[in-house]
Amino acid sequence: MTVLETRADGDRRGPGGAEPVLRLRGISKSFGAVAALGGVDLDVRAGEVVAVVGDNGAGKSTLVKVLSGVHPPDAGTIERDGRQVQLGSPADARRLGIATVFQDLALCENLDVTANLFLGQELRPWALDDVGMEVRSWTLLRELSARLPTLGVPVSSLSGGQRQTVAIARTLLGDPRVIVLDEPTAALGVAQTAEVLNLVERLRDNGLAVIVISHNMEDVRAVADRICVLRLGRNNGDFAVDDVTNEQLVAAITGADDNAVSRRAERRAGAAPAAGAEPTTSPSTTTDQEVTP
Ligand SMILES: Nc1ncnc2c1ncn2[C@@H]1O[C@H](COP(=O)(O)OP(=O)(O)OP(=O)(O)O)[C@@H](O)[C@H]1O
Repeated sequence: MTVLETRADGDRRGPGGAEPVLRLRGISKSFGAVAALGGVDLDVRAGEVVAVVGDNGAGKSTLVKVLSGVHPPDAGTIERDGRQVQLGSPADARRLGIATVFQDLALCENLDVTANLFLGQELRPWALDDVGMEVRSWTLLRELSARLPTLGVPVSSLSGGQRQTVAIARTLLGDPRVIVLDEPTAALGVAQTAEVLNLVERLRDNGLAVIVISHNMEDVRAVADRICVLRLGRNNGDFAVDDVTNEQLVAAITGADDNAVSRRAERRAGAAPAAGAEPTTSPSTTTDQEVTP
């Protein structure tokens, strides 16, 4: 198993040799007595998909809100292309090229695809440039190999996968370097999930740094290059996707080596029950919910 966090301190390059586009170190965020994030580290590089996984309450949504500038962190540093930056507001995140697609997608149901793509950022040479916006819409969707029947229908008539496509395409108008997708396949069927996972691959192929928050291990395995596990607001493992088993992931997520997934794997392998997953070498592994006084 490759545990990526064992890199020597000060080595700013990942296994692929590239500098992270986005580098978080020691990010903490508390709500009153609850430490939602307690010193989280995260790197993502151009052309890389990093999945952030964790159980309920692990801190995933809080991390998304830190990345999108909704919740400024209490402590820690954020670097964009090696330069320390502040994410004090959503406008800061946009300016720094960090785009987030939240779970609710924030689409206007009654407006058509083009109107949703350009809402608030309409092209206006003199008056509204409808043709220009439609051409740009098709170009964007073609870049994503997205399959939409037409641009003239209200988004309420689109499938879940197509709606996710529109929400992602809209963020690309701002020419971001990093895209954060919060549970992009939640509540989607099999075909629509495949459509969205294809879309994530297109984003990676186009050189974006992609962070995907997900509960779904199958989706994560299908699309991610690395998996960052959060547990109780702390890093609990950073794995190359090809080198980690489901049992190891479940152990990192739950903190328990002895779980149904590892027991089943042991039964299948005909092995006697033993320690399931290798311990991760995360410096900030934790066992209890941290509560600040
Ligand atoms: N605005 C808030 N006020 C108070 N506590 C909060 C707030 N947001 C999150 N928390 C707490 O912070 C911790 C982490 O929550 P968070 O929503 O980030 O986890 P999560 O991994 O996204 O969970 P889920 O998968 O259930 O959405 C939880 O204990 C949660 O109750």
